[in-house]
Amino acid sequence: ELRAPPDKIAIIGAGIGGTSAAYYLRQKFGKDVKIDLFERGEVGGRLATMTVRGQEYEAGGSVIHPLNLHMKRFVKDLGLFTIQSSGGLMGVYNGETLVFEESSWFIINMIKLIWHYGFQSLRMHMWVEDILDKFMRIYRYQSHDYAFSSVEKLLHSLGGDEFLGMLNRTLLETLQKAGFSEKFLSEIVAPVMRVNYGQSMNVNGFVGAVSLSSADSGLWAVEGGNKLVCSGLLQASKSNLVSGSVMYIEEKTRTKHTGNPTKMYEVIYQIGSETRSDFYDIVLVATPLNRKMSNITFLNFDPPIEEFHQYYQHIVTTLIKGQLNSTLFSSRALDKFDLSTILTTDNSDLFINSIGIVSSVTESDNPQPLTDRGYVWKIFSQEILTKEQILKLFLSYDYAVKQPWLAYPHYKPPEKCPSIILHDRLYYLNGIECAASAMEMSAIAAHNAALLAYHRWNGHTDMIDQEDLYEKLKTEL
Ligand SMILES: Cc1cc2nc3c(=O)[nH]c(=O)nc-3n(C[C@H](O)[C@H](O)[C@H](O)COP(=O)(O)OP(=O)(O)OC[C@H]3O[C@@H](n4cnc5c(N)ncnc54)[C@H](O)[C@@H]3O)c2cc1C
Ligand SMILES: CC(C)=CCC/C(C)=C/CC/C(C)=C/CSC[C@H](N)C(=O)O
Repeated sequence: ELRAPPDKIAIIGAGIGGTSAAYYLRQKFGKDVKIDLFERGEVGGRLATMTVRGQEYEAGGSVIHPLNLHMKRFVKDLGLFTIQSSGGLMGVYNGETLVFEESSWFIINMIKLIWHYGFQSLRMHMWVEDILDKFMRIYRYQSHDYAFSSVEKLLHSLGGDEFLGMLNRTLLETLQKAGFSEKFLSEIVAPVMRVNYGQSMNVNGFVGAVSLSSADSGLWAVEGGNKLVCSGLLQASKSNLVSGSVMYIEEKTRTKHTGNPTKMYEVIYQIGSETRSDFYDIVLVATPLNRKMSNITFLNFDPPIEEFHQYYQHIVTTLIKGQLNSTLFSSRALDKFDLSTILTTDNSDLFINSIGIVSSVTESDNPQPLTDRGYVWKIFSQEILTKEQILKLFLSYDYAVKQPWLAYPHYKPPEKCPSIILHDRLYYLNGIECAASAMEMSAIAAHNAALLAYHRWNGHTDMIDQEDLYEKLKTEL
């Protein structure tokens, strides 16, 4: 039996988490509920583009795994198009020399990998596939409408104690225990962690596996920019965008049109210099809760809502159109240098995490040099690059743009994930980033929060935190 739907729902943050939450809430609660989506910056959040000479390039979340089924579904439902992220050849630089270089010949590549690392890259691939296989169970659970009240319970339902264990151990410990060599870890695994999460192998094992899955083939992006998914979901969900900054959330008793006193949440926000407020039945917070990133204060809650102190990793994306100084990495001159991505090992003397040629958001094939003066390169670094550093990397350049980010959590296992249920009808999505930050993780958290809010509103406790779902659903066709 269903209770009357809520009158009003607020979502704070119009990134992929907030906009997909709006989409799923609309599906569950129907057309009559009013959904307000608060955004103080741009729709898309950490999905954003930067412009170089009139062309747009992904500056934040850029690649999507072929098995990220929510993202795939959004693109299909919204009538968007995909482009393949063609990688080109990759090399690994240790500060002195290239310790590994891919070849364009598949067979030569295999021989090189086996020569350097035995069968460890194959074993690594199998380790990641096994985790991904279990991870994919979430789609089945969510398509049957099951929800979880904590990130730990969600992960446990997918991979049992193994997944929870991965949150509590570093990737390094996990892979050392599995028998991977120091050489393979420092020359292959550490560089992948640096390009994806700007961190070392001391991250938790789960985000390590997510990061390593980005080495799979078939990565893709959305034509026109990944942020189009967010604007598309906002429109499809028929939500109302409020371009303002939420400052406070407070629980208050209100008398509704029915005449009954009801507990509601007052959301107090600022538009320019004006402060306004509105009342909601349900509130979803879809932005990392810490002072630096969202600065939301919870007023007069009993018991009080804890302060969140998750430290987010500072990363800078720099786009440069220019001619690479290939001799910095190898003795070969530029016309003989065929690498399009250079990853780096964990060496504190290095001032970049990675550098690679990028395609614009409309280019479906291999990127082309914009003029005779070179490709557009994307560099990830911990700090803003100085002019001297740029001149070390490039023989010449004619354009550079930068975007600093508080990009993803600084992972430090054991991880204790923040609660999803902050209060009776107040939900938090970004706690899932403590396991791994990725577009698909935010979409999964959004679907889960929408289902959780719906079942708790209607008192469907049997749809929340069901144990042994995998076994139960196995028999259901
Ligand atoms: C450089 C970089 C590269 C990445 N690469 C990839 C990748 O290749 N693949 C991948 O899957 N993931 C990648 N990620 C991770 C991915 O981008 C994020 O996990 C995802 O976009 C997070 O989405 P979100 O909606 O949860 O949060 P956000 O995108 O951060 O959205 C939160 C929104 O809330 C708004 N907000 C905050 N506070 C308030 C307030 N008080 N009032 C109103 N609005 C507020 C913010 O302005 C923001 O728009 C990358 C991230 C970065 C930074
Ligand atoms: C959630 C699952 C199962 C898979 C996601 C795999 C994936 C695409 C991980 C990438 C995560 C990430 C934070 C990448 C950042 S850098 C991306 C890229 N190399 C770039 O150059 O922009």
